[in-house]
Amino acid sequence: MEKIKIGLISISDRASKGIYEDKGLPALKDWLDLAVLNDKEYVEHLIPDEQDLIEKTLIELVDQEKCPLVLTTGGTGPYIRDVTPDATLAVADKVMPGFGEQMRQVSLYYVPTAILSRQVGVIRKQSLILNLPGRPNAIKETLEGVKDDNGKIKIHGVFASVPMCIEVIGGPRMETDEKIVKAFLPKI
Ligand SMILES: Nc1ncnc2c1ncn2[C@@H]1O[C@H](COP(=O)(O)OP(=O)(O)OP(=O)(O)O)[C@@H](O)[C@H]1O
Ligand SMILES: Nc1nc2c(c(=O)[nH]1)N[C@H]1C(S)=C(S)[C@@H](COP(=O)(O)O)O[C@H]1N2
Repeated sequence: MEKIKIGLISISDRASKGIYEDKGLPALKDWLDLAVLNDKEYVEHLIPDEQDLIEKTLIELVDQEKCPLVLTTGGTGPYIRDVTPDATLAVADKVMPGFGEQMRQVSLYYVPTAILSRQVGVIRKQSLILNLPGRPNAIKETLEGVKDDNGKIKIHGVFASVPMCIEVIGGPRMETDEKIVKAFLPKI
């Protein structure tokens, strides 16, 4: 299995100032450590809700670091300082609307305000960038989806589609733990 480099950006005014402890980066890594079986290298950033800085960080993770997958958390809502989707769209080559649509579907199962997230999924060069909401619990919820007590899928999480997307844009083959998320990948 190939090693995969994953870019992680926690976008929070207060966590980046040290007003509260950042729980975004640990939640992203905890989930990925369980779900993705490949060896992983994380490139991590904790930054405030500043559009220029978010764009610069996304470009660095894609163009210089060459991360096939970049996940952001935070800043997707309607507040004036929430600009993560705007920054993501500004650096996008292609918008992948299904990711945002499906994440809002999953989140609606958990919170009635899910539709307030403007989160997007995009492709830049050979990288997939996904915005996740800022609440640390939302990371597992949106990536993994909703299961019943027997583990049967009720609503697909978006990570089921991530390995295929990364493979078709020229990235490494990813393997997932099927107990966490079953990825849909054509056999080779
Ligand atoms: N990085 C983080 N670490 C811990 N908790 C967070 C983090 N980001 C968000 N949260 C929690 O989720 C809530 C909603 O996240 P949101 O991205 O809307 O933050 P916010 O209210 O804009 O504030 P800030 O940007 O200062 O985190 C926050 O109010 C906070 O309770
Ligand atoms: N899974 C999940 N999705 C969620 C939420 C949540 O708590 N869990 N909060 C919602 C709310 S209240 C808002 S305002 C938006 C935007 O959150 P963000 O600004 O933290 O990204 O995400 C929505 N999506």
